[in-house]
Amino acid sequence: MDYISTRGNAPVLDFEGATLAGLASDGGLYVPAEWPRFSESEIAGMAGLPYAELAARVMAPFVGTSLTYERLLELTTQAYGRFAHKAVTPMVQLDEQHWVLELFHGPTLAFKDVALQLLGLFFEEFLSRSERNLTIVGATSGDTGSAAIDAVAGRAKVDVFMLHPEGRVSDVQRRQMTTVLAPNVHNIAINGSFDDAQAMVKRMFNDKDMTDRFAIGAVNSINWARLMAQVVYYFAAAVQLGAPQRKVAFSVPTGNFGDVFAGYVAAKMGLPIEKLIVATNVNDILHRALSSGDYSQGTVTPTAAPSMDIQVSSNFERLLFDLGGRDGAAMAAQMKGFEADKAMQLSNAQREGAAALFQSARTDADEMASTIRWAWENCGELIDPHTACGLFAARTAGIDASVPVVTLATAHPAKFPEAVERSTGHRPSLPARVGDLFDREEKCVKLPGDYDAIAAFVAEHASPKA
Ligand SMILES: Cc1ncc(COP(=O)(O)O)c(C=O)c1O
Ligand SMILES: N[C@@H](CCOP(=O)(O)O)C(=O)O
Repeated sequence: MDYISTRGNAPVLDFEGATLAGLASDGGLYVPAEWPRFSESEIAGMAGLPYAELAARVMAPFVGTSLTYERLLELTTQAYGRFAHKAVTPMVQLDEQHWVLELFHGPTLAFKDVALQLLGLFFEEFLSRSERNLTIVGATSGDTGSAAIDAVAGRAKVDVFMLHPEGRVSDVQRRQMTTVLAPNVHNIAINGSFDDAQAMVKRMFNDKDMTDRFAIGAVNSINWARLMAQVVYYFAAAVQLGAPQRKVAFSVPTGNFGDVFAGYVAAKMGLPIEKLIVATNVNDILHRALSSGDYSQGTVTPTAAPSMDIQVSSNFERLLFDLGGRDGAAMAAQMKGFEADKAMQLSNAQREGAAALFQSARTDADEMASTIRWAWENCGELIDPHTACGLFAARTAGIDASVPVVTLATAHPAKFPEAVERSTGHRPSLPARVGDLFDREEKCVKLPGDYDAIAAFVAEHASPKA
């Protein structure tokens, strides 16, 4: 499979190249040159497969010749063997129409583990084929950071520098990052928002002084391999609920548009999806874009769902590129306009294309709290504030009663115990596997939200390319 940049001016790469490159050299994002498609009988044949095998089947067309099918299956078996639930991503039924897809059974209790456990293994595999060292630079609003660090801590030939907005992640999220003391892990708390951190990460990929000396790599969902691994659980859930004979809708708590874009990819591959509901908190740039075509960056408001406190959604570019006829030059011009004005309008083709599959909703603080309470009082389920945004959107979406609606549960409630306790009176406890988190030593540097300071820190601590 070839990978092309959404901005049309970067080398075409294979899967291995796109995985190691992260961001394209023209500032765009890599996407597959075409969408592979499964037939109805191939989708029907996925029913009952162990998760690791389903994952290998769904991802094989994207991986192409970069790995043999047998090796891919070995890696998925290893990655998903670390999950605490045999089903890897089990589903819980809430009522006649609503289901919750639990994506938090990995080592760091958030959906990011599903992709990052595998990405860590891909890095190791591909780096073993050359003399190259990889310098991963990432931005996190809490969950990507801990999942990425768990996936690469102590691995040879990889250094990871993880930027998080100081004071804007939960205590559990911060400690999951800062208590990992492996010498190749560098936590950086910046004075700024997640968007500031993400902008600095993207800038480093285009900083010639840095890219001449270091092979900069990505663990954020700008890296295509992240999204590819997330496509799998849409198939897993839909097939359990009767696909391909029956359509399913998904409600997805959304920030950087990665998780829900993986749902779009599943639909492109032939999975019958009735609707993808894009659920934001009050940081609602995506809700505004999808409901009125207005993609304009507001200021970030801190919420009880901090991992979604995002106002520039990287992966939206992938959707706009696909819906806009895959015109790299036009996409580059549209994004240049956005970077200059902090605002852009979607074209008619982009708006109409999106409306065919997506709808959206915004959840405020009261709606989040009342949804957490509803799930506890009516279904006996503790859900975290991010999942609550998804469930609120699902329950108010007006999807036909004959269509099952699956809300993606993106984090374990114990990552956000205060918000859950405020709504339910019940404090969720951390699973035993992370139980001593609050007794561990922390290591983190604080830097100003200033690109030069971050680049200097990375340059001082990273291993040169080769
Ligand atoms: C718990 C949680 N829910 C939802 C999201 C949003 O996912 P995405 O950025 O892929 O839209 C994130 C992080 O982004 C998250 O950590
Ligand atoms: N919510 C994320 C933000 C980064 O998103 P990513 O999916 O692009 O890595 C986080 O938890 O860090």
